[in-house]
Amino acid sequence: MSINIQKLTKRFGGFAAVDGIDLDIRPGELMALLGPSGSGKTTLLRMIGGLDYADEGTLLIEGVDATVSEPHARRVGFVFQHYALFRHMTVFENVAFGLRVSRRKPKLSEDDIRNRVHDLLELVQLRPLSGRYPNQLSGGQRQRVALARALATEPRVLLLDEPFGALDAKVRKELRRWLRDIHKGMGVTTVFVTHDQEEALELADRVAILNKGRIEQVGTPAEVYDSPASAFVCDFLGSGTRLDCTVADGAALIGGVRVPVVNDLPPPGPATAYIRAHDIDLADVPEPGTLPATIRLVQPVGPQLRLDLTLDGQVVEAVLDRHATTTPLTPGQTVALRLRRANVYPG
Ligand SMILES: Nc1ncnc2c1ncn2[C@@H]1O[C@H](COP(=O)(O)OP(=O)(O)OP(=O)(O)O)[C@@H](O)[C@H]1O
Repeated sequence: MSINIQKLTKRFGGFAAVDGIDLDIRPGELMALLGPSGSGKTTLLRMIGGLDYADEGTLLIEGVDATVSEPHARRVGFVFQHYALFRHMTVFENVAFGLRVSRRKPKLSEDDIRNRVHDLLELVQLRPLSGRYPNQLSGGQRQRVALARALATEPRVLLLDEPFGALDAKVRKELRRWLRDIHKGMGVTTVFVTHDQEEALELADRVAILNKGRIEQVGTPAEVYDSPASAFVCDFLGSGTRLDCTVADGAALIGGVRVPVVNDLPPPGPATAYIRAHDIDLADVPEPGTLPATIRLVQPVGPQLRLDLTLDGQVVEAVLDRHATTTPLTPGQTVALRLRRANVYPG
C-alpha cells in the first residue's frame, strides 16, 4: 500500500510538532523516520495510524483520502516501544486477540484463529512459548509477540515506534535482522520510528530525516549517508567533527590546507566542514597536506582506537583501526592529521 503525505501539519497549542511535511512511502517499502528527540517522528507516525489527526494537509493510503478516517478503517498494525501485551493473557491469546475483536465479516472460526496464530508464532519463532504469559518472556520475545499480534489482522500498513528501544544492544541487533527478514517475506508497507542512526541505516529501504517537525532529507541509507543534503543531516548521521573552514578559489581550506570536498562546494567565504571520524588518517611525519594536532585522549574500543585531538583550538574526533596502528600514541603528543574527505556547508 502506498502512503502519500501532503503538507501534513500538527500543532500543539501554537507549536507545530509536524510542520507541513510531504512524504511518499512506496508500496512494500520499509521507511525509517529518523531524527532527534522532539523532531516530530511519533506525531507523524500517529497521524499515519489515525491515533492523532492533522490540523492541515492530507494523507492518502493507496490513493484514498484517509486524513480523518478511524484507525481500524486504515487497517494499520502498531508496535510500540513498551510492550503493550495483555499481562493476563498467554502469548497465544495475545496474538489471537486482534482476530477475535476484528470487525471483519465473516468472523473467523476458532479453528481458523488457531491456525493463523500458530502460523504467526512460527514466523516470529515463538511457537513453543505459546502458553507462556508475558512476564515469563524476555524483552525481545515480548516484542516479537507484539509484532505477531500486529500482523495477525493482516494490516495494510505496519507502524513501529522505537520497537527495540528498550532492549539491549545485542538483542536489538538480532531483532533488526529478524524484522528485515520478516518484512522481506511479507512485503507489508512498514514505517518505523527511531532515533538510532545505525538502526535506520541498517534496516530501512529509505530514511526520512526529521528536524523540528520538518523533513531535511529522504533517501536510501547510502544516499543520506554519502550525500547529506544539509549540515544537520551530516551532523546527525555521522560521528564526526565540525571545523571552521574557508571556501576560496574553488577549494575548501582548513588551517590553510586544502581538503577534498564530497558535496557541492558552497560560495566563497566562511564555511563549516564536517569530517567523519574514520575519514581522518595520521601521517607518520608532517608533510604537505597535513595539519598539526595534539592528542588529548586515546581510547581503545574493541577493534577501534578512538582519539580526541585538538586542532587550532577545535576538538577533532578520529577513529583508527587499532590493529593497523603500530606507532604508540599518547596524550600530549603532536601528530600530523590528514583529512581525507569533508562535507562543507555555508556559514
Ligand atoms: N500531546 C502533546 N501535547 C503537547 N505537545 C506534544 C504532544 N505530543 C508531542 N508534543 C510535542 O511535539 C514535539 C514532537 O514530539 P514527538 O513525540 O512527535 O517527537 P519525537 O521525534 O517522536 O521524539 P522522541 O524521539 O523523544 O519520542 C515535541 O516537542 C513534543 O513535546
